[in-house]
Amino acid sequence: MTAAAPDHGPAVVLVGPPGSGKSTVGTLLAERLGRTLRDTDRDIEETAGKAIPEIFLEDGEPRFRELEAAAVHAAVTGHDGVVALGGGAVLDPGTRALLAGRPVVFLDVAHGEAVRRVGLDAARPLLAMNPRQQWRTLMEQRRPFYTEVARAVVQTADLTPGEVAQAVLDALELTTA
Ligand SMILES: Nc1ncnc2c1ncn2[C@@H]1O[C@H](COP(=O)(O)OP(=O)(O)O)[C@@H](O)[C@H]1O
Ligand SMILES: O=C(O)C1=C[C@@H](OP(=O)(O)O)[C@@H](O)[C@H](O)C1
Ligand SMILES: [Mg+2]
Repeated sequence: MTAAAPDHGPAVVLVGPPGSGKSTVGTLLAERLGRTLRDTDRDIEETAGKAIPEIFLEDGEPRFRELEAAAVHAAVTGHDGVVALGGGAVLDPGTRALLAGRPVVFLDVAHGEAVRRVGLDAARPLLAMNPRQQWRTLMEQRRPFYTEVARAVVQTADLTPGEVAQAVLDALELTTA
């Protein structure tokens, strides 16, 4: 007879803009909780068989968003670990409905700090042209969505990734493995 899987409760989900640290903190959080990480950007790349900049270039952003909505649904419903979303995942109304009532944390970050962290990163096609202005525009559009879906907000600008991971645990009142 096989042992029952441990009941961790639902997946812990990290949302926030590019550069807020979702992927980095998600890795640390999963380690501390003894759970696995799903980074939906990596899942999309695996499904598409190519990197995110290539998907945007060859298939367009609408196709990327379709793949993203499916990847988020699969990760959030089919997994009880930690899920790091891409910064634009909350644009999809179905994704916002899916996240309602779940343990979702918004990693917030100041504009200047985010641009310092990811401004010149070619792996993020939406920030490729004018990262300062593009980041500001996307955050203006998305902040209401991050706030809507999140159970808690963690301000990350003055914290190390490890400190952010601890703040997420504290905000959700989770204990480590
Ligand atoms: N709290 C932090 N302090 C300093 N640098 C950070 C912090 N969190 C993430 N970073 C750095 O910022 C960059 C983007 O982090 P990442 O986890 O990819 O963000 P996201 O997935 O939210 O876009 C990486 O180089 C990472 O090392
Ligand atoms: O903000 C966005 O729309 C995007 C953010 C990226 O993820 P990170 O938020 O992890 O950088 C990635 O999903 C893609 O480049 C689009
Ligand atoms: Mg990421």
